[in-house]
Amino acid sequence: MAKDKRSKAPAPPPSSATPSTNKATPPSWPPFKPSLPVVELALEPVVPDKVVVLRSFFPRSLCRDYVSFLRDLPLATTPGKPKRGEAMRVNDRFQIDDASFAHRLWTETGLKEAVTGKDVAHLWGGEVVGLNANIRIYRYRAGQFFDAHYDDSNNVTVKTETGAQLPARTTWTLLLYLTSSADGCIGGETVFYPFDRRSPKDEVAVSLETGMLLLHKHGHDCMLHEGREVTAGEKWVIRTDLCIRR
Ligand SMILES: O=C(O)CCC(=O)C(=O)O
Ligand SMILES: [Fe+2]
Repeated sequence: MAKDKRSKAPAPPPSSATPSTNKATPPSWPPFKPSLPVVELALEPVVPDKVVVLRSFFPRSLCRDYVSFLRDLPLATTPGKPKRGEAMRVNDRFQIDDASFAHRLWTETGLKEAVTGKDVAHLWGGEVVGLNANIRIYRYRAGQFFDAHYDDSNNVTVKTETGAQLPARTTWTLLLYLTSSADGCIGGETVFYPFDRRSPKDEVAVSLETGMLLLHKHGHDCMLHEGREVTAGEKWVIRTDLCIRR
């Protein structure tokens, strides 16, 4: 795919669109129990400087609690026909602006400490200040997928401990997998194409692992990537983004 015809991830719907979007009251997300992190979090490189994973970010029991909670949210199936220049995405999705949940994911999970360590702080493109309040929940059932695309970097504001709103910019995508083959989900790998073409010989396919967090660089040097089709069971994902001060 030519860079000038980059297929983008579909833009979030406007904030006034439906009750399941930005202005809605945030859900009462389950508590992080047992308290996190459950293991010492260590970033493992998958593609140097572009893709890293953190295993056991959520323990399996917490993933199960989340999936049963998320099931009752008003998920909306993506219409089949994408807008011009947008990637085809077929999944069920819920999206909300929830700065307080983003802040919990940042400060109550060990994530902040894991990504601000001296040995990895250079990866993010600036001073990391938190997570994007725009929280997206995806459910992919058999036959559903997210076609190859690039993720954009966006200007956002991040709420700090003191309640201040910091001007920030998203630089990496975060995907937290809540299910995997261990839960009966077959397929659904997140696949990266380092050379910007969908060539099986170059692909880097990350298999789902329950509770694993994947981070990948986005914006101008985002790799072409896709969420491969799920062929059985359900793939559940929580998506947000890492933000740097702007
Ligand atoms: O579900 C996946 O594996 C990929 C999701 C994705 O690419 C996105 O949210 O932009
Ligand atoms: Fe993406």
